[in-house]
Amino acid sequence: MPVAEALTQILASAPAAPETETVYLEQAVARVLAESPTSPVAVPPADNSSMDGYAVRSQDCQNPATTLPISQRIPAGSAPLPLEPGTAARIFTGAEMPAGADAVVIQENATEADGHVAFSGPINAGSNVRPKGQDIALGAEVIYKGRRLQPADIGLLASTGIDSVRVYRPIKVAIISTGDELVEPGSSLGAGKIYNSNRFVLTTLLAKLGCEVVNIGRVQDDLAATTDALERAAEQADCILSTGGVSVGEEDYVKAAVEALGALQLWRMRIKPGKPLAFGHVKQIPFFGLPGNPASSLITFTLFVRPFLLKMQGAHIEPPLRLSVAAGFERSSAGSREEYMRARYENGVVHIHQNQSSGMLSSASWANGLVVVYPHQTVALGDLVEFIPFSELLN
Ligand SMILES: Nc1nc2c(c(=O)[nH]1)N[C@H]1C(S)=C(S)[C@@H](COP(=O)(O)OP(=O)(O)OC[C@H]3O[C@@H](n4cnc5c(N)ncnc54)[C@H](O)[C@@H]3O)O[C@H]1N2
Ligand code: MOO
Repeated sequence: MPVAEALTQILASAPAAPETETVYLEQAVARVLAESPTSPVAVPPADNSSMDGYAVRSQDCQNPATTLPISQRIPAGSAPLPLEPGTAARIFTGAEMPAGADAVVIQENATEADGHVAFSGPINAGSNVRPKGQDIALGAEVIYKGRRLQPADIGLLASTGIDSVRVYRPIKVAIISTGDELVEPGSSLGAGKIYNSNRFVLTTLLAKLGCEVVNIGRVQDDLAATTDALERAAEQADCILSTGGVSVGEEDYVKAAVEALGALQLWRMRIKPGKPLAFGHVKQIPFFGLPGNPASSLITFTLFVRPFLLKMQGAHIEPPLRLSVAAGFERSSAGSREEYMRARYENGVVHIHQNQSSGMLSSASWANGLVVVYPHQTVALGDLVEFIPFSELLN
């Protein structure tokens, strides 16, 4: 199945968002808003000066050589008196404008002496004034429900005086590592064994998405053990991920185990790497069978699992940004699968890693994104190709 079609089908079966909880802003980063908060104040709450200088009524300064007496001094944080007509107020950046004043003359264009100030240059109404409500109007929606809160969003909420928000509770995601060859880091490698790296990639990706990880552990290549692990995962988690065992070999038990406990909805995508990706349900709990090859599981996670988990958490999802960049590589033979190549964009050109083996993680560690090459597409040096920065996929 083509990638876009598979993604549409997978996203369509995401369950409804979980329950909600209230958290303080300090804990709200990367959480998904379950409400659309409105602002209890205007931001800024009053007109204020954007510069250090003198607040005036612009109509008092129409004369090119105006000199005005200084009637008050307004530091930031103080409450100003209304500005007496025919006078100026000494004012500082961020200080509230006195009623009646409509402009600020920056101090570089003013000369102060004996309690009076003289101005050079024209003075226009509104200059150097930040109007009340310029950032957020009173009662306006501050941020939309479904937003995954970013640092600026949290600051925006704080600027309205809001100190806590309603967000969706974190979802639990179970990880099952299949394979008789796997050994956990920290123990010694026996003959025929390799270290389990996929679990660490997935745990890290899940932490970034704000999910709680339930580590089911390593499962032998055996139908009963795989079925048992899936059952345990379904009891404890909102979504299940497994790695390995989804290909066509007789030692690949994942698909049969899923079918025994639920249903397999999709299997095999027109994608490289990651062709054997499986999606289905285990006792109503959504399930992804990621391919065992480390690059395949990383890439299929970012393209399919990540948006699914974000949707499950109530997030409004946007497709990852795809940049059009000049290829620093050539590809003369076209493939039949959509390829996501580990690539590095630097100085306006994107290079692909020479070794795109799906068994290699070093190329993913070197890369700062993925180049997408479509079926039947060839690439000549300098052609524009699609590039998805990892900042779009690994956050
Ligand atoms: N005859 C065919 N063989 C294979 C096909 C095919 O179509 N016909 N597809 C290949 C493709 S493409 C992929 S991708 C792999 C996926 O296979 P599985 O998902 O069944 O994964 P395994 O066979 O269990 O493992 C593949 C590879 O990855 C290593 N691995 C597994 N788990 C981990 C882990 N947690 N950490 C690190 N490395 C892991 C495993 O040792 C294998 O080397 O199948 C191809 N075969
Ligand atoms: O499709 Mo597999 O993921 O290349 O190695």
